[in-house]
Amino acid sequence: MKKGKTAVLLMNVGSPDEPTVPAVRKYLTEFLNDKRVIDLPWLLRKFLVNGIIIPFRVKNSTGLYKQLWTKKGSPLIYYSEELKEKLQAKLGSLFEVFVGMRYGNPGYKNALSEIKKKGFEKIVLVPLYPQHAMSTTETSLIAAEKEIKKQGIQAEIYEVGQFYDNPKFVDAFAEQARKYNLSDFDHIIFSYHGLPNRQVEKCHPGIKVGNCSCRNALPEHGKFCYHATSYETTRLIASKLNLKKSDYTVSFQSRLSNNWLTPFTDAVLQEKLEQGKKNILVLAPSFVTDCLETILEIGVEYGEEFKQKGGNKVQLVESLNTGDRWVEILAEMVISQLNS
Ligand SMILES: C=CC1=C(C)c2cc3[nH]c(cc4nc(cc5[nH]c(cc1n2)c(C)c5CCC(=O)O)C(CCC(=O)O)=C4C)c(C)c3C=C
Ligand SMILES: [Fe+2]
Ligand SMILES: [Fe+2]
Repeated sequence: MKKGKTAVLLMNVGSPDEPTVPAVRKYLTEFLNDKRVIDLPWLLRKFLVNGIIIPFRVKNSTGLYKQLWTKKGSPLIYYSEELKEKLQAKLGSLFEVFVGMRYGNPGYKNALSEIKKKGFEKIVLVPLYPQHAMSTTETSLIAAEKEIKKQGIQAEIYEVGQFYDNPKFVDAFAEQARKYNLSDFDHIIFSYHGLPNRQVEKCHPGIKVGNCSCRNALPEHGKFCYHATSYETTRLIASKLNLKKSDYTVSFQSRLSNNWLTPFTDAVLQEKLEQGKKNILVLAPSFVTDCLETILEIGVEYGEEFKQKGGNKVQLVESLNTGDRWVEILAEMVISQLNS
């Protein structure tokens, strides 16, 4: 046992091993068969995911990953590896930082085996999601807890939860936006990864997404409601940027069906274009690392469609990635969890 030494496990969604059909199929199979991602009864999930969604999606997703891929591989993975190195340097020799993706490689199970082999007194689990959801923080923590039990790892476990309201996180995102001259843009969109309405309604049973109060203020039920915390994150960042309500819109992207949170980002872009707003700045504060959903979906797909329809520019604000402020915030979150 390394006396006094703490393992820090950074967790995120993960990417396929390579942009090929078999690798993307393997990744999507692991991802979408997670009952906290597709929260349907077992048989229905297997039928829908393996019989319909993956066969219909795999070719298109592979094409997207081919476009995204760089010499260093998938941005989500190489940014995470670089973040690990920077956080290691910040935390120093009493810590060892690991990356463990929920799906694909480098996976959380291997990271935990490594942690077990080396022996640590404490493990801090850090899911890299600002807003809690069953498909984000919850699935990461539960999967890691199960694996720790399965491998018989004897260590004190600490968990970093959602951090959308951490003032330093809010500041860091606002700072990223300030790299642009906000007055050059006609409108700002805060685009969040979507969720099925069904999953949001589990946070406010009996109240449909269309009738809930999540958009207006953080409600009683709201602390762990992704719908509500997405709007709250927006209000916090918008306030830092001194934005008026009319300057910005919240929207949701990356839907798998029409029964996901609305308004959809592409529909909002279309609406803004119709209002004559041709220069749009997009922040994506549900992602702390740029990935397929930001670089390609917002930066390329939405941007090209917007231009084709007569708009000028959709400018994506770069995420926190491996920035020094983000490394400092992570280090602080880890230390404060250990001291809690
Ligand atoms: C805020 C974080 C995320 C939430 C919430 C989330 C929910 C969610 N996602 C899917 C399905 C897919 N997501 C895909 C990619 C992807 N998702 C996130 C983050 C969240 N997902 C990230 C960071 C990424 C990018 C990974 C990368 O390699 O860069 C994909 C794969 C790509 C594709 O085929 O479109 C799928 C599929 C569901 C079903 C869901 C909640 C129910
Ligand atoms: Fe996703
Ligand atoms: Fe809601």
